[in-house]
Amino acid sequence: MEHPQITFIGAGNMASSIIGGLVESGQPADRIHAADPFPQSLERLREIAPVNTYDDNTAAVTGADVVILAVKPQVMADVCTGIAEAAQASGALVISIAAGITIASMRRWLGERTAIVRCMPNTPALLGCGATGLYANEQVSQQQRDFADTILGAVGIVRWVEREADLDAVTALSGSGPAYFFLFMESMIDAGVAQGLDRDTATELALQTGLGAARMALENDVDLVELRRRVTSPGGTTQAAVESFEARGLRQQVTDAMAAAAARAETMAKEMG
Ligand SMILES: NC(=O)C1=CN([C@@H]2O[C@H](COP(=O)(O)OP(=O)(O)OC[C@H]3O[C@@H](n4cnc5c(N)ncnc54)[C@H](O)[C@@H]3O)[C@@H](O)[C@H]2O)C=CC1
Ligand SMILES: O=C(O)[C@@H]1CCC=N1
Repeated sequence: MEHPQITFIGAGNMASSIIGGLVESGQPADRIHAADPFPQSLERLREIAPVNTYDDNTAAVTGADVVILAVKPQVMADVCTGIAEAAQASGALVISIAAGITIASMRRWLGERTAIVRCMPNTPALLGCGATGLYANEQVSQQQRDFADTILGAVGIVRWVEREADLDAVTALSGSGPAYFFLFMESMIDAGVAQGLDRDTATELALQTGLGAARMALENDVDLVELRRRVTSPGGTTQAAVESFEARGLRQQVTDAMAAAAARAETMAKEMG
């Protein structure tokens, strides 16, 4: 099967970015379906591509090869129980992008034999620059794995993990990660302003530095330590800054912050299961 019938339940930010990427990568819009109770969400989606839209989840799921659950975790139980019968009848692969909803919970709501891929994308998917971790349960066939790979691969890189628990680490790293870089850039801008730069100049320099550093790390065959060494003249300004970061425990702060994120993902799974 070249192009599966793909249904999105929830037509918000993440769904629209994935749909945009899919259409751009050659998935025909008439084989994409999306359901959302809010007409504005569906209208925004139709501005991206002429996909089929529904105000009824069950109608959208009927006949689907792949169902992507792109709703908030809080409504996941209701959404899953509502579509369970139609998803079973279609033998669809169900892909969830919701944070903290386990496969065990989804199997309970959708039926024990449902093929499920649980994944964690991130917001740069909006620009086709996302990073997604995925995990498949035993019911998922190779063809269904390929579907999931292609769908999430339309908006960035994809990495499969061997254990579902690894998705908590993925959430802590790349799911929440964009916010860490935003926070770091916010801090750099504030510090630049405190040293006398105007805010626009500080902002432009900080953002371009973030972009340049990420591109150097991605596009060079050189590891991060070496790239850092090349900026750091002995006894110079960078060394002074890096020693200040190290002395104040930047690495430990990152370790602690990511542990807090992963622990929260685990707690959310218990609260919402
Ligand atoms: N924002 C982020 O960084 C990331 C978010 N996610 C996950 O993506 C999922 C979606 O997030 P967003 O797209 O940012 O949210 P959003 O709020 O933009 O979209 C959710 C959509 O679901 C619709 N909806 C609500 N109840 C519904 C129902 N009963 N049936 C069908 N549709 C319904 C809403 O009208 C809305 O359009 C969430 O589960 C979130 O955890 C995953 C990775 C990263
Ligand atoms: O903050 C959250 O809970 C979600 C999951 C990863 C990014 N946003």
